[in-house]
Amino acid sequence: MVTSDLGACEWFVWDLRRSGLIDRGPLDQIVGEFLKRNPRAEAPSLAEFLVDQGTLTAFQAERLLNGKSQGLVLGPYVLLDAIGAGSMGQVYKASSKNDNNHYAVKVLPRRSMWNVRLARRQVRSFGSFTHPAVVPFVDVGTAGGLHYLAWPLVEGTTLEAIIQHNGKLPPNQVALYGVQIAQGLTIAHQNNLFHGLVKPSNVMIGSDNQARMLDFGIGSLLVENEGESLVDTMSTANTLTSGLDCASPESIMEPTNRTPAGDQYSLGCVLYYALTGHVPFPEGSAVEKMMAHQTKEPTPIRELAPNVPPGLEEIVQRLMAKAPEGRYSGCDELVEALEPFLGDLNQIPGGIPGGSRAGAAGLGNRSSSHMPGLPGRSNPGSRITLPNKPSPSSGARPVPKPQSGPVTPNTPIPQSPRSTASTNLPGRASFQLPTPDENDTGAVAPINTPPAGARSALPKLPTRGATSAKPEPKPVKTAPPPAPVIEEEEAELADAWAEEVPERKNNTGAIGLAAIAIVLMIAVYIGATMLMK
Ligand SMILES: Nc1ncnc2c1ncn2[C@@H]1O[C@H](COP(=O)(O)OP(=O)(O)OP(=O)(O)O)[C@@H](O)[C@H]1O
Repeated sequence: MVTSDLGACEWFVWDLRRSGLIDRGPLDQIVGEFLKRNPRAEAPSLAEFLVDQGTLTAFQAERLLNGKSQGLVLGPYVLLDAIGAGSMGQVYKASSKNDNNHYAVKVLPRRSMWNVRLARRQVRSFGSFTHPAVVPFVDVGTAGGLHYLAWPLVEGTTLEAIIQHNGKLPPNQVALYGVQIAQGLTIAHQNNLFHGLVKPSNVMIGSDNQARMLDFGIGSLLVENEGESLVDTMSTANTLTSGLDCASPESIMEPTNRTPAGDQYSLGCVLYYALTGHVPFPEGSAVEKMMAHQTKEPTPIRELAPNVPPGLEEIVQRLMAKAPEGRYSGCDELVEALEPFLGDLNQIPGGIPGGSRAGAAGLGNRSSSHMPGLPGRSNPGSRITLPNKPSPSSGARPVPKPQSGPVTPNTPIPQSPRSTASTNLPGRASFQLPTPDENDTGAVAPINTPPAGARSALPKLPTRGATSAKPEPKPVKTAPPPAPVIEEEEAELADAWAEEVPERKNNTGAIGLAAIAIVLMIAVYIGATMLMK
């Protein structure tokens, strides 16, 4: 198709070609047919048509209509929608060209290829085991000047959202999630992996009532030495702040001190939150919370939730011991301690994985249960499918012990795309990875997340004949020579970064100083408290 045939849609079709979302042949065919029927159509009408017939998602169309054609394809991942923004960057629902499965892709600033190699080592560690509660870190790569991290996309609602919506949960339901998470942590710890950021927003509860830990793998990236870490200082500072409500005392004093024992403390805070509806130290500033984790005891659980059995409260207290030695010897011991509080599995609200009569806590399949009163986020086609468990007996069964070492997967996990990530771009053979740049501290999120309401439907599109959809007029081009386009893409992306991140870059030093000041204040506070005693 020649440029002159494109009429008022020319700029949009050019951007679409440059985005890498659709191969040129099929794109030209679809656009050609549309324009034959609607020769005077404007870009918004074409975009609407492409969304209606499933060629583009509403998210992609909106970005393209806003002149943002870059960053929609990262390595093998085609970004479909924005899921949300966290302390490190934006998270997108993406489809992989390698296996057509859906992934949650977190986009980070660029630092260096060397560091990506370190992170790839992390990814390999997740290949040696599977557990339903561990959403594995399956890929890391660099494309178009950006780093991305990938996990299988899981459906559900975060524990944080559930409790914000419904309030505290019944003790047996909390015990169920505790057992599931502790089982997942046991296997991860046995494989020399810790989570490092266990908190209610990182626990996703599926419609099968299975708890799944998100963001596994990031904690260990945060403990890499500064200068070697994939994660920039600003993101690290943001991540520490956002995890403060469940941060272990030792990780607050020394942010690189993240260990399996720290995961126990954080899990204790998560269970406290689920049982009472409050984080252990809800009051005060960030500094006061840091001090509280070091020196204070939270309000006793049974003051806030009298129905919690004393034994369950003692478990949470032990998990939240200030000194790591005061906690459990391992999460397997914790599983044993929690099991008696499951009670009758048939009575657990929302049911248990595997169904109320056949399943065992933490394993199995239950597709019909729903979190009561919760909207739940559904990602059709993206679930980690749980196999049906045999149902030999009725009633409750003991919770199965986690397996150590490589296990036979009881949860088929989408095939990791890691072997071909970043290099295998169908139809874009000349794409080059950016050159490593050790000095680039970068910042997050090159892509603007549309407001929540904008995700499910196209933004209000100007009517046919209107000319205001494109922010800036594009110069007329004659033909898209491939190599210069890629250079242009890189330059455009770099410009976008420069526009979006200067404030964050300038803040990095201030954040570092603030962190040092906070640690000094805590030390002075503890010293003064001890002197007074
Ligand atoms: N594997 C996944 N499957 C489905 N949704 C996910 C997955 N990983 C993250 N999300 C969702 O993406 C959104 C952003 O996640 P992210 O981890 O960046 O932020 P957060 O946990 O809310 O904050 P923080 O960065 O401070 O941990 C959240 O709503 C989270 O539930």
